Amino acid sequence: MHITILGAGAWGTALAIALAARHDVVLWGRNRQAMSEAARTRENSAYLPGLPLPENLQITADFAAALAHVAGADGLLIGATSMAGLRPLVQQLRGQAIPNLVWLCKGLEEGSAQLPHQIVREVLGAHLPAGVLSGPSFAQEVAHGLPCALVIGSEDAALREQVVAAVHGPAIRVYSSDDVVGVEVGGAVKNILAIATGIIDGLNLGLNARAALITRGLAEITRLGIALGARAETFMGLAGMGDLILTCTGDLSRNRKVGLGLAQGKPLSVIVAELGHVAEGVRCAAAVRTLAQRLGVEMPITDAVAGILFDGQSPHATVTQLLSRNPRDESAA
Ligand SMILES: NC(=O)c1ccc[n+]([C@@H]2O[C@H](COP(=O)([O-])OP(=O)(O)OC[C@H]3O[C@@H](n4cnc5c(N)ncnc54)[C@H](O)[C@@H]3O)[C@@H](O)[C@H]2O)c1
Ligand SMILES: O=P(O)(O)OC[C@H](O)CO
Repeated sequence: MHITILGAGAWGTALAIALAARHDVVLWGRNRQAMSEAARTRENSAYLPGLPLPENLQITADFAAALAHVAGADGLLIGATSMAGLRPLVQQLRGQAIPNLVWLCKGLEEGSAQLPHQIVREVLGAHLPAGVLSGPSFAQEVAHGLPCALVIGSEDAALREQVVAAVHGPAIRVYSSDDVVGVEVGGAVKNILAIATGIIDGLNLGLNARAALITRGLAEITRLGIALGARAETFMGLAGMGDLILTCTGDLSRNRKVGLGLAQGKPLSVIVAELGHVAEGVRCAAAVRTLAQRLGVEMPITDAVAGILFDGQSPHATVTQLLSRNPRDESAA
C-alpha cells in the first residue's frame, strides 16, 4: 500500500517506522532543514531521538511529491500534526486530489472548540472518506515495535477496512468504530485528566486519590461525549478508558508531565518550553471548559485543571475545593 504521513513529530515518525516494515511510506515534514537532516542521518533527532528510521522510509519536505505518492487506488493519507496544525494542514489540502484522510491528533480546536472531524468536514467537505485513528499509544513504544491496540473511527466502512488492512499487523491491533465523536472526545479529554492525575501524583495524594480521579474523569468524559452525540460504550473502549489509563498513569505522557510540573510550582510557560513537544491537554482544557459551559455539562475536574492552568489557582487549594463538593449519586448525569 502507498501511505503518506503528513507531520513528522513523535507520533507521525513512530507510525512511519512501524508501517514502513510492510508498506511504501513517505513521511513529510514542513521543516526543510530538519527533513534533509533526518534523511541524511536516518534519525528524527528533535522528536524521536535514538530511533533509527528504516532505509526504505522516504523522508521529504516536498508537499506535492508527498501527495503524489498516494494518488493511486491504494493510497492512504494520514495527518499527524498537533491539533493546532490540523486546520492549516487541511487548508493546504483543499483543492488537491487526495484519496482519503485519516488524522491522529487528539484535541479540540482552541477558540472554536470544534472536534477534528468538524474541521475536516468544514474545509474539505463531507464526501471525502475520512476518519480518526486513536487509542492508547506512546510513540516511543510503537517505534520500538512493542505491541499496542488502536481504534479507527469513521462513518465510512470502506475506509475503516482500508485502515485495518494497512495498520493492523503483528504488533499493532486495529479495532473499528463508527462512533467518530466518541473516539475523538475520548482522545481529547483524557489529556486534561492526565494533567489532573499528574497534579494529584505530584502532590503525593496517594494511589486511592489517583484511582478516584481517573474513574470520575471517565464519568466526565462520558457526560460530554453523550451531550455531543457519542455512544456511552465507546468510552469503555480503547479511545476512552484505554487511553485514559495509559495517559494518566504512564510516565511517558507529556500531559502527565505538565501536571507533575504544576504540582512542583513550575510556571506553565517553563513546563511547556522544557517539553519541546505538544501537550494537547493545555489548549484542550480551555476549549472543553468553553464547550461544556455552552452545553450545560458539569465537568468539575476539567474546570479545576483550567483554573490552575489559566486563572492562577493553586493546585493545593483546587484539590481541597474539589474534595469539598457535595456527595451525589455515582451514576448521576
Ligand atoms: N506522541 C504520542 O505518543 C502520540 C500518540 C498518539 C497520538 N498523539 C497525538 O498526535 C498529535 C501529534 O503528536 P506528536 O507526539 O507527534 O506531537 P509533537 O509535538 O511531537 O509533533 C507535532 C508535529 O506537528 C507538526 N505541525 C504542527 N503544525 C503543523 C502544520 N500546520 N503543518 C505541518 N506540521 C505541523 C510539528 O512541526 C511537529 O512535527 C497530537 O495531537 C497527539 O495528541 C501523540
Ligand atoms: O504524551 P501524551 O500525554 O501526549 O499522550 C500520548 C498519547 O496520546 C497516548 O495515547
